[in-house]
Amino acid sequence: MEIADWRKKIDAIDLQMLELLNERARAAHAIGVLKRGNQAPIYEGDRERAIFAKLQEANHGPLTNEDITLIYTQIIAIMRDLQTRP
Ligand SMILES: C=C(O[C@@H]1C=C(C(=O)O)C=C[C@H]1O)C(=O)O
Repeated sequence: MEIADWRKKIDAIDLQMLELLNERARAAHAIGVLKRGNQAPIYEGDRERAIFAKLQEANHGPLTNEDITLIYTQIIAIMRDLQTRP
């Protein structure tokens, strides 16, 4: 494939990822509404550690587990922030 073909593939993947990230954000926001209703803490370290462990176990590259951790650290931080919004 040529560069233009690979870029078309990346553009399509980006749109899929955008949809999935927003779907994840909607789920996290719904959890946030429930937590606020129960005065429960937004941050749940055990849950986050379980997500990282599960992703690292499922990861077969070419991204390294460190790459995945960097990406998900940002994603989860944004999800936590989203949970504080109305
Ligand atoms: C979404 C939640 O809230 C926070 C955000 C998480 C996430 O984005 O996966 C995980 C744990 C919490 O720190 C949750 O508790 O499940």
